[in-house]
Amino acid sequence: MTQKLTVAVLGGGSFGTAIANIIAENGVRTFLWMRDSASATETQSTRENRRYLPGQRLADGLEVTSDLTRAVSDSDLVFVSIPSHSFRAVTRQIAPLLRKEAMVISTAKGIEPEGFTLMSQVLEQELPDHAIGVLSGPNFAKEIVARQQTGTVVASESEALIQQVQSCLRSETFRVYANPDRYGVELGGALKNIYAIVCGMAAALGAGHNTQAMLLTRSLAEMGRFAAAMGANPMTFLGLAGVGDLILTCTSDLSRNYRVGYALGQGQPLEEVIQGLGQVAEGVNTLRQVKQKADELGVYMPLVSGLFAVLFEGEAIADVARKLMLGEQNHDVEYMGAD
Ligand SMILES: NC(=O)C1=CN([C@@H]2O[C@H](COP(=O)(O)OP(=O)(O)OC[C@H]3O[C@@H](n4cnc5c(N)ncnc54)[C@H](O)[C@@H]3O)[C@@H](O)[C@H]2O)C=CC1
Ligand SMILES: O=C(CO)COP(=O)(O)O
Repeated sequence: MTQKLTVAVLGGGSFGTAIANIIAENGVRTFLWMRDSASATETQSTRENRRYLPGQRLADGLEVTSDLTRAVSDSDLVFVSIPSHSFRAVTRQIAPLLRKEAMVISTAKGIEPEGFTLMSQVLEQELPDHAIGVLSGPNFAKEIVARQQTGTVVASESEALIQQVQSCLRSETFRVYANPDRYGVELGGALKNIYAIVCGMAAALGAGHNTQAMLLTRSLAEMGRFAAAMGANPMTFLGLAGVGDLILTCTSDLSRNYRVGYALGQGQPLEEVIQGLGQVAEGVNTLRQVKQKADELGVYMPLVSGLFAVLFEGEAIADVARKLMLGEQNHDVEYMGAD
């Protein structure tokens, strides 16, 4: 554990709060920044994030603030836990406030529409002089704060960043693996959200274990095919940030994306589902980006196309499922790269 570090976590939603809490519990000076000052004051005084992690007492040492300058100006490490739709705006706000040596880590699992940009690429563009990295893995915030044993991955080209992140986060219940493949780790975390929607939808329609196993495995094949077409290493998807996170979110209603799929499977309209969620489900937007990119690159992604048809083209789920099962026979081949 590193005593001398100062760390800021930006974003007072469920994941930002969980990450900040682990670091503060490790005895590191930690700020949690929330943009809403009333929420920050309430969380700081009650020691509980009532909206996102109710019932969880936060570490005494954690300072919750809505003062962005106070949070980042002294910090050695800055974690950005802001959903992808607002990630760049917040990154721009911190650019003039950061220490020269500060290292910045994204925890967001989304894709910016312009240029198919992943969040650490946004960091790269907006903060070109800083070491940057990604934290991703099968990590429900709720289970992290409940001290369930959890593994995650930090990915960066900077060995110093990897070591600092490992040293401030590692604990008896949180293990942090290192991976040099930043792009692959980040892409896996974004892609799996699409398949969590698919699996939630299938569950609502009564899918059994056979169906669930087929969906999970074919999702991984699709992810690998897309990764290869994007020039990424599909082997990274065999780790925690790939298949690990895929299994987690495709099998649990703790996943917001899975819950979106489940509600859609029950016949609720998409807009209503999103409004009722009250939290971010990155998969809906990621689906749009990945469908467009897959079409551009000519990558065969039947689950992506099928989900897109249901969400945005008014196709009935039963019709899409039938087409998926009876898809072109020349695609009924199972090995990576050939199918
Ligand atoms: N919740 C989880 O278990 C995990 C979430 N993630 C990822 O972390 C990212 C954040 O997710 P959550 O914390 O779960 O989301 P959330 O929906 O719980 O909270 C989002 C937070 O971001 C804040 N926010 C939104 N726009 C903002 C802006 N313009 N300026 C300042 N703050 C803003 C909201 O006020 C809220 O506090 C997402 O990309 C998600 O995929 C990653 C791992 C696990
Ligand atoms: O990424 C997550 C866990 O690893 C959280 O998934 P959801 O965003 O679907 O809740």
